[in-house]
Amino acid sequence: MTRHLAIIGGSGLYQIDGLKDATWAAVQSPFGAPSDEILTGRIDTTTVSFLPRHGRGHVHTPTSIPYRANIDALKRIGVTDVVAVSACGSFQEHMEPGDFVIVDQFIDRTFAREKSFFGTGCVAHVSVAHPVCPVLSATARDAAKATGVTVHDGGTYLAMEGPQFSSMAESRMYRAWGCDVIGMTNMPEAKLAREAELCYASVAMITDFDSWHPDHGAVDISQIIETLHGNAAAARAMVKGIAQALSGDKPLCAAGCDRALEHAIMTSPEARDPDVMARLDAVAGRVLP
Ligand SMILES: CSC[C@H]1O[C@H](OP(=O)(O)O)[C@H](O)[C@@H]1O
Ligand SMILES: Nc1ncnc2[nH]cnc12
Repeated sequence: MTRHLAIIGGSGLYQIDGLKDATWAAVQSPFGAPSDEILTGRIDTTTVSFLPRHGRGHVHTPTSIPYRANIDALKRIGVTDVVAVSACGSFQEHMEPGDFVIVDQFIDRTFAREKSFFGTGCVAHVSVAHPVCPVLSATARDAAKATGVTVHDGGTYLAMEGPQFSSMAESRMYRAWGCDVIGMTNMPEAKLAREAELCYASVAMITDFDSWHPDHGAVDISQIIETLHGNAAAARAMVKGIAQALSGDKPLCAAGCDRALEHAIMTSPEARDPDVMARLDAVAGRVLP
C-alpha cells in the first residue's frame, strides 16, 4: 500500500504551504460533512493531505468539530498515517510555551461528542491502551527535533470539553492526576483513528500554562496566537520532515494500528444492520464482508 500522510491542523494552522500540485477538494462522508475541504498534494514523493480541524476561518468549536466525518473522509481518500497538530496548555513547569510534546497518552473528559463509528447494529471494541502509533510518533519526534524546537518525548493529554478554559481547581486536579498538557480536540479524534485502523500521532504545541501556575495569569487567547505564530515555521519544517521520512510504500505497522479491527467486532454477521454496515465501508471495509 502506498503511504499517504494526513496532517490535521489545529488552532492557528489552517493552511500548509510547500505542497506541490495541491488542490482543495470536498470529500463526502456518510458521517456528514468534514470540517472543510481537504488539501492534497505532494512533498517530494509523499502524498500529503491537510485538513484544518476547525475549518478555514476557525468556524467549528471543539464540540462541533465533525470528528467522525473527518477521520472517515481521510480514510476514504486513502490516508494511512495521521499527524495531529494541536495548541495545548501545559501542566509542567519544564514544558514551556513554544515547546512541542509528542503525546503518548490521553485522559478523555469530553462528554458531548460522538466517539465511535460503531453502534447499534454493529458493535465493536478496539483497544486504546496505547492510543497513538509509536512508530509514527517517533517519526514526528525526530522531525520536530530537527527543527531546533524543544521537544518532549511523551506526555499525557487531558482532553476537556470546552469551549471555556479550565477553572484553577480543575487545572490543579489535572496536574495532580499526572497530566502534562491540556487541549479540547484530540478526543475522540485519536479513538476514531484507531477504529479506522489509521496510524495516529499527536504533536502538542504548548501555548500557555493553563490556569494552575502561580506566576502566570489566566489563559489568554492573544498570548496563544502569538506563540502559535512564533511556532509556524517550526511546524511547517516538521511537516516537511515527517513527509520526507515517510516516502515509499507503507509497511505493516509494527504496533498493529492497521489491524485494530481484526478481533474487535462483536455483532454476529446475521444480526448486523445493513444500513450501519453500509456507512462503515471505508472505516471497516477491510474486515467486513
Ligand atoms: C485557541 S485556544 C483553544 C483551542 O485551541 C486548541 O485547538 P486545537 O486542539 O485544534 O489546536 C484547543 O483544543 C481549543 O480548541
Ligand atoms: N490551556 C488550554 N486549555 C485547553 N485548550 C487549550 N489550547 C491551548 N491552550 C489551552
